[in-house]
Amino acid sequence: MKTVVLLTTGGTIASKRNPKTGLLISGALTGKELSSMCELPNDLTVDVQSLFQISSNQMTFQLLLELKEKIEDVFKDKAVDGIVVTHGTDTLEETAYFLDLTIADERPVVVTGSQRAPTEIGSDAFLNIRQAILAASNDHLKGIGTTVLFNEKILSARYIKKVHASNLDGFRVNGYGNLGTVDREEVHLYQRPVQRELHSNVVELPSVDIIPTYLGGDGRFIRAAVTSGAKGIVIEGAGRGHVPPLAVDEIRNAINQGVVVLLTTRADEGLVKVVYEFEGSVEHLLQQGVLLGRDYDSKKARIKLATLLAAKYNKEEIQMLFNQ
Ligand SMILES: NC(=O)C[C@H](N)C(=O)O
Repeated sequence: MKTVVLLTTGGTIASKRNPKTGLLISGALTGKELSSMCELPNDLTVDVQSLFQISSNQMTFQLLLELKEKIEDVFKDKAVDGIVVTHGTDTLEETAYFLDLTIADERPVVVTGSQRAPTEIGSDAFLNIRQAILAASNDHLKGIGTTVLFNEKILSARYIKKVHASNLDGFRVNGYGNLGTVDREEVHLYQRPVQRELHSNVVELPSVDIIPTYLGGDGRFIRAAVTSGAKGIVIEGAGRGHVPPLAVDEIRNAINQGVVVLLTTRADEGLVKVVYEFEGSVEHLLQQGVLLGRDYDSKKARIKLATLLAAKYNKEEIQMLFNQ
């Protein structure tokens, strides 16, 4: 019989309503309480372990590292076939991507959550848990890194994004990353990523900020990030990656102070690329020493930049790893 470990970390999937206020308390349920409400597959062993009981807006770099260490610890047991992590949906995409970048074991890690609480009408909690367990026990998912199971879909952690604040179909992957489905009890994997990116020597994550750009903006927040100790900054430019001219001096200043500045686009799809020449263009920013973040969503770029800085890559290597 296969064995899956269900690690619970909180979120709406583990929430309870406060009878006094009528509001949901994310993470109020322990793993045991949550799993006792679910109809778990009975042809495999599910070992339930509560790790955190938080709402996912409380997730931190420190907790990410604790979760990674816990998963590594669980995988020391060769009898375990896969792991499901339940997580609040608000920051699920960042946690899943961090695990994808850092968990070396070939066995499946599947992250899931729910948009509706277990006690709400039409909750997606039970189906998502059940299907995540089925996916995590499936040998076809070996070696493809951490994936996300949501609304019957197996999605790539690199591309997944929460696109709806409440709808059951709350997660999408742009263009790529739809790896498979779970149709009731049947797991179908129809694509495998061509390459896996792995950085296992990550023990501490440095502070990295995301700073969006917008019409008429300037560099005040970039300066604030530098003075408050950021080691990396993801600048979310417009279109191909353009920033307001008034931000350029602060970007140069950040780079001169040793901060790694990486450029992404606030557009949902497409690449950051040198196409134009003007003040604040990608060409101009390259001259200041920025790195280009390809088509990475800014939140994913931040997780990856923090991971690469933690693994002590230099700027050239970081650029190469973002180009892949
Ligand atoms: N649907 C959810 O899980 C949202 C919740 N606020 C969380 O991220 O913890």
